[in-house]
Amino acid sequence: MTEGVLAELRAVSRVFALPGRRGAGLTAVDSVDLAVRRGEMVGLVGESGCGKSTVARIMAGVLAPSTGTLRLGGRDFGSLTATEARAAQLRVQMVFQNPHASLNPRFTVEEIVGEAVRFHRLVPRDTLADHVAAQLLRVGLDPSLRHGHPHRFSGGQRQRIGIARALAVRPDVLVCDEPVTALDVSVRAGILNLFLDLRDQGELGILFISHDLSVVGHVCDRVAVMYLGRVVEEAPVDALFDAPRHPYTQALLADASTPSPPASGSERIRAGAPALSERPSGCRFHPRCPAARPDCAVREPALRPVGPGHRVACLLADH
Ligand SMILES: Nc1ncnc2c1ncn2[C@@H]1O[C@H](COP(=O)(O)OP(=O)(O)OP(=O)(O)O)[C@@H](O)[C@H]1O
Repeated sequence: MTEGVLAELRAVSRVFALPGRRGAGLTAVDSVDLAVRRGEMVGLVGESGCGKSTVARIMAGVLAPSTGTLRLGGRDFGSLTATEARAAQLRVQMVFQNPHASLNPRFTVEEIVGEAVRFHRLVPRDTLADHVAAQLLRVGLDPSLRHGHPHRFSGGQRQRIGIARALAVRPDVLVCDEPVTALDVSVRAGILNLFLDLRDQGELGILFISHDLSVVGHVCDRVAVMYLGRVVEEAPVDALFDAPRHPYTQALLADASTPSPPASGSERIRAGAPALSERPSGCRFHPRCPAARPDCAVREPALRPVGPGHRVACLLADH
């Protein structure tokens, strides 16, 4: 189904060269299909190093896939002219984990939020200040703050400035890479609610990347779970939480629901994750899988439908 699809990865892989090992490469993203539709928030979860940020950068058109295609607005990004590609890139904006590092301290909020708008001449020059003020209001900030510099603001306010900057160019898609991870727990809910409001306004599609399945469960409509470069399960959020089919998703969920201490379960899972460069044969999760059978070490499972909008890559789910 391609209806309403704003951005889509089709069979996308990305290989990075390994320093000092000529010819050898690290497959950070392996045959990933992922679509973001208007009015939905799609979660992408997985442990550190599984390829989430690489997917983010490919979807934003700032990193080329090694194979496969990025489609933006229904067109193959790789086939666009340079001018068309620049316009298409503007339609996908990134929101980063660390709002402190991503805002230039020498600029005022107005300059930061208006910079790309001014550079690309997206609004008449004499309406730029109003345009910036409108974006600040949209993210819950007082427009009078626009003359300040980012260091004067709290982490939550800085993240709102980063979101205002992304919204200012009127994107179709926001790619948010761990957007609340660096924030105090006390301000996270406010930022998550802002994303929900933006989603509910129905103009945008949002890719929401997090290592934290419980955060994703609160805000996303659909979730893709990555493991060592592959999507191993994708489902509407209720189906994923109520009836996860992949043992890795089940482990993440068990981990997320461990009441206390919260870090211990995560450490347990993290400790077992092999490096991407040491990818196991067959199903890449089999060495850690409590349900693995002998053929799991040999056969790599394809992502198969198991329910409405629900796909899983597990040999055990075939039965
Ligand atoms: N530019 C690059 N050159 C070489 N290797 C890279 C590059 N970018 C990412 N990688 C490698 O690709 C793999 C996936 O990285 P990526 O940042 O996409 O994962 P991630 O799931 O976002 O992790 P994290 O949550 O820690 O950010 C890692 O092994 C990383 O070291």
